[in-house]
Amino acid sequence: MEESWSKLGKEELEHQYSPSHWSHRMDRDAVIEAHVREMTEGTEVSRAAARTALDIPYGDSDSERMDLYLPDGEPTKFPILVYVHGGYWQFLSKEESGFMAAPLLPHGIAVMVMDYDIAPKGNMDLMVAQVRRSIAAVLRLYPQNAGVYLCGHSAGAHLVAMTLCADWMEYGVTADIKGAVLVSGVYDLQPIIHTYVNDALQMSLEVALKNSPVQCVGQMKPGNCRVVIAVAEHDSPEFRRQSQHYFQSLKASGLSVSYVHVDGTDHFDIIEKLSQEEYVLTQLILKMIMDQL
Ligand SMILES: N[C@@H](CC(=O)c1ccccc1NC=O)C(=O)O
Repeated sequence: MEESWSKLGKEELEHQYSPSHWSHRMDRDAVIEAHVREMTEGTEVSRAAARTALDIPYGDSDSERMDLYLPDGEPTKFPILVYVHGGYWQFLSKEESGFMAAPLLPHGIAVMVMDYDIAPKGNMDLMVAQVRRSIAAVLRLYPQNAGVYLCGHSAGAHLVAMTLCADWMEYGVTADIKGAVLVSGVYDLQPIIHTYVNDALQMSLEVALKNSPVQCVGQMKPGNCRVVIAVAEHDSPEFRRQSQHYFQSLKASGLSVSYVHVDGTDHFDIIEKLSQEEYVLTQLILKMIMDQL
């Protein structure tokens, strides 16, 4: 079947896959600058508020490290939210990605954020494997946990979606993921090949297909995992189409999935606001976790 994105010219496709072009708050450079600043400041707040264990290795490479934000109280029996940062698989790191921990910690929830090798150092196969390995590592570290939940933004939502179809036998753990919140993600990598985003990634069609969540829905087991797919009002039509399409595929497979359209947000503040307790997606994550305790 010919896909709708394939009818777009290169210029329009690149516009659709440039999230900063669609913000109604600020111009292109300013929205990205503000995004990094907001997340950095939020991460500083979390680090000041939490017991932290920073730079814990989850693999042999220097960059395979994770940060843990730990609640007070009983040492290990907490639910764990794993956050996977975005940045088009080529920007950002865990250093500015702990901003959602501050409002979750008082509810007894631990947060784990990992680094993965962004492009051009890392490639797609490696990033997918690293995110999965970091989750296996946190499970080994806290076998008494009260449930593991995943949240990812943009490219991070893609990496979380790829984690949902992992064969955990390969990673030596049984990972019973209880929930996943996918925010403004990319679930089909094929159009990305034809944009500037692939300059650093250098993905082949084969790699893009193998690492596309829409191609892996059949491998997902309809277990206990609740999936939420969230998209911003001011995400581009292509981003919204991707979320809607992935949502429909999961639903058709009998998975427990819901779709949330976050009014008044764009690709960037849809996730930045997780630093605020009263924000709709923070409340959604809290409810998802508290309902299953
Ligand atoms: N060229 C992209 C850049 C971008 O998406 C981005 C850049 C820096 C940090 C995060 C980014 N994207 C979101 O997760 C854009 O137009 O927004």
